[in-house]
Amino acid sequence: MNDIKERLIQIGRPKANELKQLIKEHGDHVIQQVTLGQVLMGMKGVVSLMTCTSKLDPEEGIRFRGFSIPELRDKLPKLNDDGEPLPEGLFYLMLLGELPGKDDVMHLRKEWADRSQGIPGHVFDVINALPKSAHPMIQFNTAILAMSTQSHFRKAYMAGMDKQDYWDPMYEGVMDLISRLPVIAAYIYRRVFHNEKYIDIDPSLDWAGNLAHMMGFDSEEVKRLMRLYMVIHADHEGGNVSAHATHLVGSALSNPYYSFSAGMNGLAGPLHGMANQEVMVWIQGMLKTLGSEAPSAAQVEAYARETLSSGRVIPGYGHAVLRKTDPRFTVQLDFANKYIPDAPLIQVVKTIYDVVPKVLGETGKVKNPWPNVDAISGALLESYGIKEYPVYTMLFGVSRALGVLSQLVWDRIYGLPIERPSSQNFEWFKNQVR
Ligand SMILES: CC(=O)SCCNC(=O)CCNC(=O)[C@H](O)C(C)(C)COP(=O)(O)OP(=O)(O)OC[C@H]1O[C@@H](n2cnc3c(N)ncnc32)[C@H](O)[C@@H]1OP(=O)(O)O
Ligand SMILES: O=C([O-])CC(=O)C(=O)O
Repeated sequence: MNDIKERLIQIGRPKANELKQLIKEHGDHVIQQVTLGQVLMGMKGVVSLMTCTSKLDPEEGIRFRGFSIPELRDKLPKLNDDGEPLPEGLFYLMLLGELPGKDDVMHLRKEWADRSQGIPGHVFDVINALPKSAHPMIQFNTAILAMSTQSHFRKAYMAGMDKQDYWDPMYEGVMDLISRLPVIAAYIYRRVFHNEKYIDIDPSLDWAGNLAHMMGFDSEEVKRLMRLYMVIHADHEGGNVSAHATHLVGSALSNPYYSFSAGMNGLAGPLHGMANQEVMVWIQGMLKTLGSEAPSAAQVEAYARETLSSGRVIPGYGHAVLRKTDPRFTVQLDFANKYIPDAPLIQVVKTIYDVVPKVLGETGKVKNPWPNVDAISGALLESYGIKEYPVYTMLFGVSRALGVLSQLVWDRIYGLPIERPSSQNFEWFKNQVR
């Protein structure tokens, strides 16, 4: 079935009614006890959001609508048998909860290519008004906000739309926004790093393939990497900073551009998405300090200890939820082992993987000493010729749109209310234990 919107509300309406009924009948049901430590240490483990697109297991990693990454690589449609799944298919799965057929994915590919053509000129003027030295995430997010002049949601709201129909203009905005992000990201990349030599979209290509193409990479190898990158970064349940911020701002009925922009501001933090750039800065700093392109395990260990003793984190390691090696790290390592087994940077990443978990474990405080997605993604991009670290978080952001924006459509289908938890001062917390 190609009419996603029709299918979406066919599935969504009964679920929204079911949710209302659940709250009405069981709203007082106690689901969890919350400790003082949880609240004051980042609310870890406090179930306080409803997210249907994906779920993170501390041991096993992410599942998108129940499917692990290896399962997705097997089941989602690809352009050819030895390729990577198309991100269009993952979006379809996250939005509808159903595996797409190849036709569904090709239809979405075409729809996004069509929608991507409509970016208003002022968006590029706004980007061009920024200095090229502005970090790509500043330029990216400014462009996202500038695109909100076209918000279907805002127009419909101002026109007095019935609130049970909000999901419809939200869906339209989400589809526009997702289709346009690769154009914006590639424009910023070419502006900053390729002398403003822009490359037009090729409407015959898929969403991720087009991103590679517009960035100036036309080989099948880079397109394959981009499809993998766009799939694995797409979602990580609802509590991570980018997803949570998008959802929170959306709960005020802010349009999808405002909401996604909030998420991207969070992704730009070094403890979240910006860690992929930080990892490369850390690795390059280490190679320079050690004067070697292939440092030994003992050298890497000493460098890691030095990082810790100077009060800094080792980027790419640790996680707020995961307690094992991130499967997104593993799939990228497998990809590198298959296609570029001799790439020098991948050898460095492997040496780091051999020693850093032990060093972090010895601190006795790091809850997860294992690598996360960011520990290898930059080394992979650089090995394929995308060498400009400041764009790595922006590429993450393009992918993250798939998950957080499909959830935003569901937030409006469910009619979720404004989010407004309670806060207390320090005295209040002390009084709880007196
Ligand atoms: C896509 C993503 O967002 S994945 C995460 C990307 N971020 C990074 O890779 C940055 C490095 N990692 C970190 O800073 C952390 O592990 C985070 C932010 C990911 C998780 O933070 P938390 O849930 O607070 O981790 P945790 O409970 O294990 O922290 C306990 C202590 O260990 C420290 N710690 C955790 N990870 C690391 C690390 N990689 N290097 C050094 N110290 C670390 C914390 O800073 C904290 O120290 P403190 O008690 O002195 O404040
Ligand atoms: O889950 C988290 O907190 C961080 C993360 O890995 C992501 O958002 O991809």
